[in-house]
Amino acid sequence: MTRIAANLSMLFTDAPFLDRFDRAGAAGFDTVEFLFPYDHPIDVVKTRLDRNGLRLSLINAPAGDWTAGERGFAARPSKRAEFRASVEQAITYATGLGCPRIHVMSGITAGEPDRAACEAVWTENLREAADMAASAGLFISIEPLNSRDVPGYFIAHQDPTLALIQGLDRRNVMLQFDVYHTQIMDGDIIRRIERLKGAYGHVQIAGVPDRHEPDTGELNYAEIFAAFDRTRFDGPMGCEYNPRGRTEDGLGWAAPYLRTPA
Ligand SMILES: O=C(O)C(=O)[C@H](O)CO
Ligand SMILES: [Mg+2]
Repeated sequence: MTRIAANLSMLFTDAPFLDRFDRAGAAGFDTVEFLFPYDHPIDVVKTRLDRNGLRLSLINAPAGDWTAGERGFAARPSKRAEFRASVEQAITYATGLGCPRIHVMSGITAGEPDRAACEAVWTENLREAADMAASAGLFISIEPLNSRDVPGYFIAHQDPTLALIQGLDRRNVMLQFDVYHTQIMDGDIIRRIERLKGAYGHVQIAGVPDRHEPDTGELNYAEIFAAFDRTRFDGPMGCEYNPRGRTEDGLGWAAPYLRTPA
């Protein structure tokens, strides 16, 4: 059964962050995800979730100076201390907010030592993060990002990323299958959904190439949802797109997956 979640870092962005929970609830979402809640105390965010009857499916660990282009630390030998601190903070928030999964970003590795050194530090960091998360009963999500939007990011393709994850030997680290990035870098979406069944723990969606609503662009989301259904994937897929206009006005495609207002 297809389930969706509102990504509050990209939807309803005409409202301040905390007010986006109310907008998502009113629009009929029962689940949300977002990147960085860290400017707000846990209890304040929790109140917004609870008063709208919302579950939280994913947060990102702090990823550095976002506006300056930082995208996490896991593969950056020069940022070991920042990495550990970011995972600790994310675990505190995920636990307090009842969120099962943390997206840990790998970082832009241009400017770091050679690839082998980055891989070695990524592996050490992720094993440590996985063990910390496992003690709290949490999953870690690892997402390749397309190199058109995020040049120099450590991981850009699904298969090599899965190989890295398998090398960790940690059961609570899984792929994040963002259909938008995957279509740009790898394609063959339906077969890939089937072949990678069981390897991804979180899915995100958007139209390609413009990253608008999934009802525009080169992908057929009816077929993609059916493929995820066949694999028995039942997690809420994050709607991680830039709405063409007001978020609510573009939710026609999502009507079958939203709660009807009380
Ligand atoms: O950009 C994405 O697709 C993500 O999911 C990240 O969390 C932010 O880069
Ligand atoms: Mg994504």
